[in-house]
Formats: sequence, structure tokens, C-alpha cells
Amino acid sequence: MTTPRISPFPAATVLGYPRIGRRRELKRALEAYWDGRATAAGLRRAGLDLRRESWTRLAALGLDRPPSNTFSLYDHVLDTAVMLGAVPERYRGPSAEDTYFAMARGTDRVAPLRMTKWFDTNYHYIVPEIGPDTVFAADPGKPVAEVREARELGLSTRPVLVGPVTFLLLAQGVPGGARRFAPLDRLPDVLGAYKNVLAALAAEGVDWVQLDEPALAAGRTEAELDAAGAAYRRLGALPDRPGLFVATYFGSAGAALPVLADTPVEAIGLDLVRGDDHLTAAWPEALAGKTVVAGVVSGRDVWRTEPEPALAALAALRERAGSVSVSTSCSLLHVPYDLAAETTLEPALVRRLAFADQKVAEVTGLAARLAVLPPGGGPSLPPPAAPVPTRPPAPPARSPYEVRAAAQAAHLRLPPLPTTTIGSFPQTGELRAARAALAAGELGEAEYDRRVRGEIERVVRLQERLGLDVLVHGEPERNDMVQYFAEHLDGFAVTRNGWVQSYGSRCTRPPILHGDVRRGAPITVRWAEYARSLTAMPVKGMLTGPVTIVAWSFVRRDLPLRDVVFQVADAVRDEVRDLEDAGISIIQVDEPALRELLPLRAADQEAYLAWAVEAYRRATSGAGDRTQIHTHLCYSDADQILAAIDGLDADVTSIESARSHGRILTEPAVAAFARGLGPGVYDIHSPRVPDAAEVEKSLRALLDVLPPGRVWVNPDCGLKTRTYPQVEAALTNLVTATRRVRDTVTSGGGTGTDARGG
Ligand SMILES: CN1c2c(nc(N)[nH]c2=O)NC[C@@H]1CNc1ccc(C(=O)N[C@@H](CCC(=O)N[C@@H](CCC(=O)N[C@@H](CCC(=O)O)C(=O)O)C(=O)O)C(=O)O)cc1
Ligand SMILES: N[C@@H](CCS)C(=O)O
Ligand SMILES: [Zn+2]
Repeated sequence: MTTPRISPFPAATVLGYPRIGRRRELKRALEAYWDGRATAAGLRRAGLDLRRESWTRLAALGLDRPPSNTFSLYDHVLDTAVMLGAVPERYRGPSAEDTYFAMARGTDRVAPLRMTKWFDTNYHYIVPEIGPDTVFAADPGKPVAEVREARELGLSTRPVLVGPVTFLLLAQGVPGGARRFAPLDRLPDVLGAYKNVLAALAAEGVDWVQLDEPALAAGRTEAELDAAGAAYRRLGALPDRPGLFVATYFGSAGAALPVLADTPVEAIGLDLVRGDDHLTAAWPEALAGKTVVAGVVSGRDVWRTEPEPALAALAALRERAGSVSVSTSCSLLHVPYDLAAETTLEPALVRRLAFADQKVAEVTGLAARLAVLPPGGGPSLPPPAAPVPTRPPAPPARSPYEVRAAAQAAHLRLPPLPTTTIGSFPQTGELRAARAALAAGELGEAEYDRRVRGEIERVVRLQERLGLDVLVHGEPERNDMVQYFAEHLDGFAVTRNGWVQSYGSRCTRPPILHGDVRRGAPITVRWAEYARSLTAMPVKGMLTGPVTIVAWSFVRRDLPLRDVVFQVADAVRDEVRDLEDAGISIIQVDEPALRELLPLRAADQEAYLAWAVEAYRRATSGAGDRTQIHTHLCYSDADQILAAIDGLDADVTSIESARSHGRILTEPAVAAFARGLGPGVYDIHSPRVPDAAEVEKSLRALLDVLPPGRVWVNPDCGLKTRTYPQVEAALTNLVTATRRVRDTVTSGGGTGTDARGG
């Protein structure tokens, strides 16, 4: 084995950078391409322009050798699967773009690969499918091309790859024979492909490669850690390779640290924002010979870094490691580009904030200060400032379910198998344009309200015509299910341009929760009331739950998260009571992010679930017995948290099940779940419209495991990303199928439905 000659790691770096474009250029380019308004060459050109702009900006901000291959046309995990040749046969199309986007989005012919949360962030990745027979064949084309593109600008870059262990741990095993199989079993074969990629990059003159291994910070089994050690020993043994920088993040490297220290990798990245025990835990001796890339600037939030504690941590690390470089805790993908693009935030808040570009400046500033700090010098480590807990008294609990169910059945008199939707109806271009015009002062409030009311009336009439049993107002007034509430609550600020990629071309502007949260005036009541005034059918009020509002915001750090969530819960509680006072008898409080905040480490999960459930119950506890509380979860691998979902004590729960192929229904906890349940029978994430026979089949399958008195019929999420023709067709079929099935069952009671039958 030859020891590679490697140049020193840069003193300051970032693990990644946003890629959607400062003005969401990538979103527009992708959607133009998908709609047939632009060619593949046009799309590629837009990508190149974005990469060039990012590298130029990073260089201007003082970063030597910025990262490359952090750009993606859709998702970096999908890019990794393509780079390794792990493309399931059914997706292969006439062009590389056809194949790539078929995996990401599906086609008329084939459903897309599954999409799920990237660890505990609000970013979603495409789940690779790996089977015992997957053939790995390296295609280093993309990372190599990006190295060349940057070189044309006179810049050397550090290509970033998803590491082999994380790639396989995030993949889904597919059956390919009789034996049970885990993707990690394929590590030796995957490493063969990584070796070829590393060799191609070395041949390109690359001196460092970053291998992202966030999965190693999530508390792994001994077998997984052994596999990680073996993998990096094997990659480290390659002759003529670039320097290997393995980045762990989203938590403490924990037991993975001694494992990585014991391999030939030259640099190890540590998340010092989430993994603050790195400074106190036992320190593997082997690290004395390595570079520690110290993530002291948070890539997960928008708060300015306190320089003195960061510098103290860097100085302490420098005493123990071979050398220390300053970095972000993770990629900056999760924060907006530039605070300078915001013109409406309060100056006092602006002084507390840093977006991606400001964070790059923090990293270079800290590196400059560290460089002139004499050995053994620097501020001493201050004791960590513990957030001050506050514990507001718990409001009285609701009556037992049986009492509520009887009151609701008498009051609501719903048929068995009631049909409903999850809340949003398609968001039209006209409405989005009207909202933009309102914000720009080009449209008056009264005219905007008139248009929203027009849309509500259209949605109500449509639902009446379709024959749904519980109607919604359609949420046309909401730009986003979290941002909308943040705009109406004290303690939050919202941005004009702070877009963060959620998946593919879709973005959100996470609100900034910076102070005590309070609800001044009712938020949704007038819209729900208006819908109710239009129809004799029951109208369901629609709120976002406290955990989800907090999960999809950037949150103050001076209070324990639990206490922040409780404040939001109390604001939601005020809204629940006002909806009830306005005569709304069914209120849905969505918690799609309940699973998302689940701590990555198993030991912390129980405490989180306990307070998350308590927050939900706080938010809904003001509702009287006759008021039926619904909740909705999606994006959430709900099967892992069924006991907590049960603990929410909602009268009715709608849950995503279409994409997990009904797997959730086989869970014993579902059979034990005593209240109303609406496992989605229509996958709204796909443009495909299910026919009535298909919905009927799903319903009959549901009735094999659930008593008819508990079953609700609904899509698996809101309809905001679909078009009206798709929605009309799908809901027509959903109602037709329900009526057919209803004719063959009698209600067992208990969901607030009565026993009148179809
Ligand atoms: C359920 N999901 C959500 C998550 N997080 C949230 N905060 N919200 C969610 O709903 N996380 C998990 C999932 C992720 N899924 C999605 C699904 C869909 C989107 C999405 O469609 N986002 C939109 C932006 C939504 C929005 O803010 N709309 C605004 C602004 C609209 C706009 O672009 N306006 C134009 C001008 C108007 C025009 O002429 O068309 C502009 O500003 O240029 C609004 O409606 O007012 C997206 O387009 O990406 C996100 C996450
Ligand atoms: N009520 C929301 C929930 C989405 S998770 C909607 O229907 O869009
Ligand atoms: Zn949903």
C-alpha cells in the first residue's frame, strides 16, 4: 500500500450549500422541463449556471477549495444511486434524464421510488432500492464533470459523495430471492464501485473527497459499526487515492468515532452543535494524527454563531487532534441563501440571524481567529447555558372516548364509512398570483378576500356535487400549512425569499420562531365559518398541530423545545375553542411531523413522544364532547410511532397508507387502536387517478382488519399539489366505491357515525 501524498485540508470549509437557486431558478427550470416548455439542454444549462454562481460566491466569501457535487437536479441520494449504477430495470428510459426523473417522479407506466425524510430534517430524499442481485457499476461522470466545471473558473473543489455505509443504510432492500436481505449485506460490492469513483477523481487531480456518513451519528449497532470500519479500511488501502474526509453529522459521532479513528481516513467531520459531548467524551488517541473538521457553525438553523464558545471549542479540539479545520455542522442545504435578501425583518431580529452566506463568513472568520490563537490560548470553555424550562399548568383533559363518541354520534349523525378529505384542494396559479399581488401592494385586501371566498364556494359546491360526507373549505387562503399560522401568531417572523428545498422542485419558507408565541386574534375562523354558511353538510375546521408548526420552523434555542411546543399548543387551543364557538363540530389538527422530531437516538425517543403527545392533548383539550377531533399524519413511517398516535386520543385519525401498500394495517397496534381510523385509499403524491374498483378493493381489505364502525374513507394527504381534473375524478371514484361497500356492511358504531346504514 502506498501512503497517498495529500495537501493540508482547508482551514475553513462548509459541508454543502443550497442548490435551488437564490430566486428558485432550479425550480423554474425543472418545472419548465417537465411541462415540455424547455429542453434537456436548457435544464442542464440552468444547472451549470447555478453551480458556477455558487462556487464563485463561495470563493468570494473567502472559501478556499469549496465543495462540489453538492448540486443535484432532484436529490443527492438519487444521484448516488445513479453514480453506483443502482438503477432498477423498470426505470430505464431512452435518455439519462428520462431514467433519472422516472425514478424521482414516476411515469404513466411506473410508480416512482419511495421518498422519505432525510434524517430529522424537512428535506426528503429518494430511497434507493437495493437487492441481492443489484449490479453496481460506477459512473463517476457527474462528480468528475463538476470538478472540471469549477476548474474552468480557476477553482479546485472537494467532491462530496454520500458515503457507502449511509447509502446502504438509507436504501430499501428489495426481495430478490428467498433469503431475507439487508442492503448493508452488499457493502463489499458497493465499495468496488466507490473505489472506481475515487480512482477517477484522483486521476482528475482531486486531493480531497468528502464522504458524508450522517447515519453513523444516529447510534448504530455493533455490526453496522464493524461494517463502517471495514469499509474505510478498504477505501483507505487504495493506492493513489485522494485524501478521505468522512463527515458525521446530525448528532454525536459517539461509538463511530473510535471506529473511524482506527481507519486510514485522514479527516473526520464532527457536528459540534448537536454533538456537544465530543468535547467531554473519551478521545481516541488515533485522532492525534488526523484532521478534525469541526462543525461549530450550525447548518440546521438561522441563528448567528456565538463566536467565543465556538472559538473555545476549536481551541480545545486543537489540543487533541492533529489539526483542526472550521466548518458547518452539516450542509447548508437546510437554510436560506442570504439574509441580505430580506428587507422586512425587524433589525433587532436581523442582528440575531445568519443564513447560508453569513454562515460561510462565520466559518472563515473563526478560522482566521483560530489561526492567530497561540497554542494553549483562547477563551476557556464556558459551561453550556442550559435552556431555562418553564412548565405551564396542564389544562383539564377531555372526557373518555366512549363518552365523546356517543355525544358525537348523536350530534353528527354521519353514515357508516364517512367520506372526507384531508383539507387542502388544488392551489391554483390564480390564487398564488393574487397572494403575490397582495404582498406587493398591487391587490387590495378586500379583493383578495373576495377571491378566496370565491374559491371556498367552488370547493364546497364541488364536494356537495361529489357527495362527500364531511366537507372542508379547501385551505385556499394558505400559502403553506405552517407559514400561514406563523404569519398570524406573535413570536414568529416570516421571510420573503428564505426558500429551502423540501424535495425536488418543491420548497418552503420556514418561519423563524424567535419569541414567546401567542395568538392575538382568531386565524381560521372566518374562513371555516364562511364555508359552513354555504352548506347544510358538516364542515371540518382545519388547523396545523403544535409539533408540526415547530418542526417546520427555525426555533429559538433559549427554551427547551418542549416548552416552545407547549406555547404553540396553547395558541392552537385558543383557535380550537373559537372554531367550536363558531359552530364548527369537527376540527382536524394535523400532525404530519410528529415522527420527524423523533430523536435519532433510541434512548431519547420515549421522553420526546411523551411531551409531543402531551402538547397535542393540550391543543385539543378545550374541545367539548360533541366536537369531533381529527388528526392527520403523513410522510411519517407511522408504524414506528403507533402507540404515540393512539396517545393523541383524537376521535379520528387519517394516516398515509397508500405508499406503504397498507403495511401499517398489519401492525398489531392498529387492531388495538380503538377510535376512528382513515387509512388513505388514494395516493395523492402521484398524478395517477385510482379507479372505483381499486378503491373498493382497498376498502374491503381495510374491513378485513378494522370494524366498519371505525373506518373513515379519505385520500392519504391534502390535494394542494394536484389539479382539479385529477381530484374530481379520484374523489368521484372514492365516493362510488364507498357507496358500493357501504351497501354491504352495517355500522359497528363508535366513529361518530350512526347506524342508519348507506
Ligand atoms: C406537507 N409538506 C410540507 C412540509 N413543510 C411545510 N412547511 N409545508 C408542507 O406542506 N414538509 C413536508 C411536506 C413537504 N411537501 C411539500 C409539498 C409541497 C410544497 C410546495 O408546493 N411548495 C410550494 C411553495 C408554497 C408556497 O409557499 N406558496 C406561496 C408562494 C407561491 C409562489 O411561488 N409565488 C410566486 C408568485 C405567484 C405566481 O405568479 O405564481 C413567487 O413567489 O414567485 C403561496 O402560495 O402564496 C413550491 O412552489 O415549492 C412544499 C413542500
Ligand atoms: N391539511 C393539510 C395537511 C397536509 S399534511 C392539507 O390538506 O394539505
Ligand atoms: Zn399530509
